[in-house]
Amino acid sequence: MLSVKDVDFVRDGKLLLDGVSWTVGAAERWALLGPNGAGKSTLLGLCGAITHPTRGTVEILGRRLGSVDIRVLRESIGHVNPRHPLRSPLTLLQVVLTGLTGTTELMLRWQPTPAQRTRALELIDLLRIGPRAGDAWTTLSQGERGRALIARALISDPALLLLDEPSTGLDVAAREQLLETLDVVHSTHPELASVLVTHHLEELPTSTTHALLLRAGRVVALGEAQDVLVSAWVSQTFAHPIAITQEEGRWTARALNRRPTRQPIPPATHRAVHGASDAS
Ligand SMILES: Nc1ncnc2c1ncn2[C@@H]1O[C@H](COP(=O)(O)OP(=O)(O)OP(=O)(O)O)[C@@H](O)[C@H]1O
Repeated sequence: MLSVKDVDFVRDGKLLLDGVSWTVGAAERWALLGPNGAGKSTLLGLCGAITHPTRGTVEILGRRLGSVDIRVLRESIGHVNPRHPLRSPLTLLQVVLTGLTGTTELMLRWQPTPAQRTRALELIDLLRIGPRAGDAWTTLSQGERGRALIARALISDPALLLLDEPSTGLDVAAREQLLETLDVVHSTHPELASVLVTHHLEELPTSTTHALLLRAGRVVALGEAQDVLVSAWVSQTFAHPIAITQEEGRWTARALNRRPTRQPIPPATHRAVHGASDAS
């Protein structure tokens, strides 16, 4: 699905990716994790044929960036960007249909076929936003928009799905529903490979199979999720001691104090303790 070999990426004289090598196979669901500024979005931009490497090679679906028409390549890639730059008052259904033309707005004189419209509505139902299909984009919640963008990405039947921080701005319930939906997408599209960018291990769906940890443009660790998403690698990636636990397929990260110190009692607790002793 994806092969990145010895890739450097330089912008404005800054080395943003440094010797990155990585392969993604069919049906693999990767998590791409790292601290702010690690280069996650930059790497995702290469995977989505948005940018080209300065050095090294990137092959997407067997075709090498730089020697293939990127518009054709992009048709096989579903790219979910939560900052979707839509300006006109389209409905949710229309936004999903723009995935067929690879545009943000509806193309002039373009009409979906009845089969395409049916497919869009099926995906909207799969993403559990069916009742809102005819509603204006501007009236949708952030969670509904996130799901709509996943439906938009899936409508061209991509082989590779790229998700850039899809849980951004969601409350805890909406995040959980989105993660559940991603698991459903993977079970209904078993061959689909995906890469999900996040800072938070709690935002990884249970269907995650592999992980790549990035720090300052370099790969810290990559491989099967259960080997990579462990305290030692994650602590090294975030340059801070972090304890990782996994329960029922989900990960939790807890930052540890560098040096154990006595915790000051917060004012509210202090008052409660006084209240209890006053009462006795
Ligand atoms: N066009 C550019 N020119 C110079 N530096 C850039 C450019 N684009 C991004 N950067 C820098 O490259 C580094 C990596 O950016 P990138 O957005 O890929 O990181 P990220 O891991 O996705 O970060 P975040 O988690 O904060 O979104 C950052 O330090 C950023 O400031």
